[in-house]
Amino acid sequence: MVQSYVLGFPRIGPNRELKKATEGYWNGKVSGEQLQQVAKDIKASNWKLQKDAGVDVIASNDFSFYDQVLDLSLLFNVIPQRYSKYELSPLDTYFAMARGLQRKATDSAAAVDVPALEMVKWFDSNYHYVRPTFSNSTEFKLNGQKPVDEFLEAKQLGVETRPVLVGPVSFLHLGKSDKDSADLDPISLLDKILPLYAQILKKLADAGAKSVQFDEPTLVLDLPAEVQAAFNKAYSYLASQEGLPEITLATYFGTVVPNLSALKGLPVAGFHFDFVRNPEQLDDVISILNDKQTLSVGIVDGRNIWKNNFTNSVKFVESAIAKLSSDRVLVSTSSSLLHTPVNLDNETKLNPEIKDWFAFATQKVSEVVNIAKKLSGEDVSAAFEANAKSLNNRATSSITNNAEVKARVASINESMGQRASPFLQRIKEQEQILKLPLFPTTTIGSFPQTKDIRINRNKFTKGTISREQYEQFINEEIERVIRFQEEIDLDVLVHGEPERNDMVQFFGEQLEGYAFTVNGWVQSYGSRYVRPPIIVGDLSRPKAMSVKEVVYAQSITQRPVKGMLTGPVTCLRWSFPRDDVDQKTQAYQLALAIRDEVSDLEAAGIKVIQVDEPAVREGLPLRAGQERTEYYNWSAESFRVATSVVTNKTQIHSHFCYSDLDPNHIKALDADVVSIEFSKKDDPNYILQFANYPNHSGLGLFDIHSPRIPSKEEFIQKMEQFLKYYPAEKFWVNPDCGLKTRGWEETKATLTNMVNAAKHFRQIYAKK
Ligand code: MET
Ligand SMILES: [Zn+2]
Repeated sequence: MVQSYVLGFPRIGPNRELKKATEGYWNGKVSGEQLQQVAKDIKASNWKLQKDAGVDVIASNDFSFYDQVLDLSLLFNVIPQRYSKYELSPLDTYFAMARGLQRKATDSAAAVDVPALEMVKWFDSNYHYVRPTFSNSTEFKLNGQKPVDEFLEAKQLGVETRPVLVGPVSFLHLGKSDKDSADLDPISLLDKILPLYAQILKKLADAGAKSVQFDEPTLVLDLPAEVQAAFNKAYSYLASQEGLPEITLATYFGTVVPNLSALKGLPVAGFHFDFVRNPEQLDDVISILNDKQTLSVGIVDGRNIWKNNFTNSVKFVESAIAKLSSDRVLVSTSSSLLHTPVNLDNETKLNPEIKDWFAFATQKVSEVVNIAKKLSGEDVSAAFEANAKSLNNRATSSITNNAEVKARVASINESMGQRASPFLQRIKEQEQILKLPLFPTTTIGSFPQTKDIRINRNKFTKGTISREQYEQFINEEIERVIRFQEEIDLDVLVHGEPERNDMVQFFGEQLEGYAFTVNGWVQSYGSRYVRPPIIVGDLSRPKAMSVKEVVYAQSITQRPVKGMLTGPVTCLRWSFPRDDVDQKTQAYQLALAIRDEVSDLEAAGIKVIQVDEPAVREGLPLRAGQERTEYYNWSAESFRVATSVVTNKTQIHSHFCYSDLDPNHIKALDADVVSIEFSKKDDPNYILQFANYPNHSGLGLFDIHSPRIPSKEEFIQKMEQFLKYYPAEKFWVNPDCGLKTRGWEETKATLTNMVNAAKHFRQIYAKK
């Protein structure tokens, strides 16, 4: 018999129950118990769903209030002293680490003021994790027993589960040293952390767990020798401890072949690999198994929404069975289903023709079961026939093909990706028009998306207010944002993006070739979920998408207003892409659509146009090599194709956030001004790479993910720090991302402090 195995299920709830409860807890409207109850219900229904579907191996501890890496930091007491000193409850400490906390003193409690830990993207996904931050003073110890509690919760419901934990090597390697311990290499802490893993495993064994899943996704990265060596050490240690559950070591999102020697001989019960991404690694990984170890074949895509190809999957798994026998092979999702929306059945508005091509998490669970059943000799012919029919319908549909778009992409030439003159010429022409002061201040685009905005957007979508009423409302909102920016004296204004539900969806909805869900939410970080649009066919722009609002904003102010667009790579990365056309082609199709929009904005008199590419980094292939080099080239070129249509006089901005960006990648885009996430970057070498780049940069000065308000002095300090390495002449002053998730009050206070800090330096530099 071939078993079915699901590595993890979305934790947000079918109707975003977790978001509402978590945000309610933060606002003080939901109690700790109520929040726990919501979590319990979500977990219970996820387990039941999988059990009812017939999944053999079901995960637990895949639930998290923020992210599973942060859960482990809390569990192992990797809590920097700046958080622990407040002696908050474990849950509040956890949220303080995730999002910072600023709280006035009360009669019973002292004031709290602490920024969030660094948050970074989880491999090449748009999910984020909070970086474990280690210090020489970290006192490793078990703090609670979340994995055990969740295992028991499931057990009480009659569901035997396999707890999932991030493995020791990945936990350390994904972390970093804290400021007070600069020389500390996290991997050197292996000896200290392994006993804790053993302790929690022991508790799991005592609770009745027979097996656990250890996620070691760092195995798909290029690893330094000491990290490679750590695997053997870690897993040999755990194998030497008596009475622990069996370990399945899981990797995903890439090939492990370059790190095969680190895996070979590891004393674990089995492995899981991602064969959606890298089917070609099958023979190599089989070659390192001993004669008992199991192989979990990740064949149902945990990162996309397309129906699985049953026939191909069965053939593929059969080739593994031929070498290993069926009782050593499991059929599984390629990764946790965390990255897919919960349930396709909730989609009431999708064109039925298109809907038939998709599978969300709930459907994927059944796919895994069906493939496993087929391989176990059960009769699932109805499911297989339906699957074949859907795939055939998609392949032959007219929706997927547009000859005109294909021809235009084929005609892209080098000059379309080049500005008329080099930067130093362009900037002179731009400065004559813009006449900005030193330390120009700006924001990244969005302003708080208030309840009022969401209510009106909903009314408009539902048809309870007319288009005129809605546009009137949006214009009033724009006017408010413009006046606000004038009042606090920002230099380059934005219209605030009130008309946009999401920076990709907004454009996607206006392009041909996209499909949208009403409930296809996927967690991005914490309580922030996104609803990625789905690229189903060749992409084109029937008409202007963003000009009206920006032109209106520009018409009511003397100051320059930036036109705001989302770049081709970000549109691609934050959509579910097609799997029948390569990503490069999809990016160029998007680039041409955006190019037309840029051109329309310029023609309408907009002098500054920002094309955001926050996702350009996450698309980077995880390993160095040819694929990565190619990605650098096509991602940069698609941005340049999108933007190079303008004259020298129009200033092109771009924006990047939350990622370790390679400065050379940014430079290849040749934007006139780039704003970069810098609020938590203290590495002078990184800053110097931009200092040596002629184009101007805004080094994001505060963390928009946190409600915390930095003071003017804090801004001054930070700018002083940057000014040691970064020249004043090219220094833009801005937040590190858009403000849509923030409230007005904190936005006003923070931006005022930021502008005043810029003015402080203007005075100083005027005297120099
Ligand atoms: C994630 S990047 C966001 C950029 C966008 N212009 C905004 O301000 O929201
Ligand atoms: Zn951003």
